[in-house]
Amino acid sequence: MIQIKNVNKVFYQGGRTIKALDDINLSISEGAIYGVIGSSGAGKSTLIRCVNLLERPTGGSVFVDGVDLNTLSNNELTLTRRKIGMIFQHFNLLSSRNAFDNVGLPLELAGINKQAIKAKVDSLLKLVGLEDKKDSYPANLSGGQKQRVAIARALASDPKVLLCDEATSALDPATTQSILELLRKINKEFNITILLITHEMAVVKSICTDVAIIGDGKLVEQGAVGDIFAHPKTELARQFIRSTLDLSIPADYLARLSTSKGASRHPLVRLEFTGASVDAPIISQVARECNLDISILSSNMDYVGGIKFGLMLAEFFGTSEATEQAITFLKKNKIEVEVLGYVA
Ligand SMILES: Nc1ncnc2c1ncn2[C@@H]1O[C@H](COP(=O)(O)OP(=O)(O)OP(=O)(O)O)[C@@H](O)[C@H]1O
Repeated sequence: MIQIKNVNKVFYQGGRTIKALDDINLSISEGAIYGVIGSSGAGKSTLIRCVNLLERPTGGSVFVDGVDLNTLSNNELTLTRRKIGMIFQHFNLLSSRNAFDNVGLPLELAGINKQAIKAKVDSLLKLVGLEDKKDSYPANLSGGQKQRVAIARALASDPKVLLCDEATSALDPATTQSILELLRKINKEFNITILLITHEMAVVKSICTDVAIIGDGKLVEQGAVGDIFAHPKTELARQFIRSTLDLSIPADYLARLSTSKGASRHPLVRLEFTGASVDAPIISQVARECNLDISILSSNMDYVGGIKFGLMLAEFFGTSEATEQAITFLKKNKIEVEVLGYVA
């Protein structure tokens, strides 16, 4: 549905050259919910804006539904853009129009008659669960409700593609989940291909079928979400996966943590499980085989696409030989091991 081919984007600012996108290639299938994740300044917004030519690439091409957008005249581009809806972090609603009139705006601009607009807007407000808010102005709506109005407006022209630019970043976690649910429903019911950009791996985990990771304007990794969680190839991918797992060292342990070994100290170890880790009762096996006691301090395991992954903090009680043996055993079973320090 969307092909991004060798796309480059260079900005020139005050004599400086900024390479925002560096030879990006992506292919997004019809019906996918495709996430692009990256840190601040990675080039996410620039990339998504290239997909409807709000930003013109410096080089390369963007095809949507088989059409090379660069070859279109201004009129043709306006018509094609109707098939590409977009929603934004800050909703971009018109404050002078109520919810009904915000949703109806694209239809008015397309010259649709009033009766047809009413039928369409009523059905869209019902779809997003806001029938009772049609007369409300944006100032009187919550963030989640504003995003629902923006989604209804984006759907007014029956798009084939919906672009979501950090659409949940201004929302609290519960509202984020309800908006993601709505996007999933739209994707299923209308087979709309969704391209979303985010800096939160939790959003990708929750809704996306595929993901691309970008850093410094370059495509670092891409694939099915389950595969990326199972076999992250780069440190950047690992960092994003870790960010979905909240596992910090408790303050009292941190205060007692030392970098030096000692007769009365034992190691505090962080274990990282990925899809490559052997799916066996490894913790009890390593304790038995290496003659070691293990005390689990905290653990955060999760599933994505049937893949188990997660982090665990544990203390190892045993001789230093037993500890070395255990670390070797765990690594052999594809568990990443890091000794964070030693606690008394
Ligand atoms: N209009 C512009 N003029 C000059 N530089 C720009 C322009 N737009 C973006 N940039 C630069 O391009 C790079 C990528 O910016 P972009 O906004 O695409 O990143 P991002 O990943 O969306 O970041 P964020 O999550 O902070 O919005 C940054 O270095 C940014 O400063």
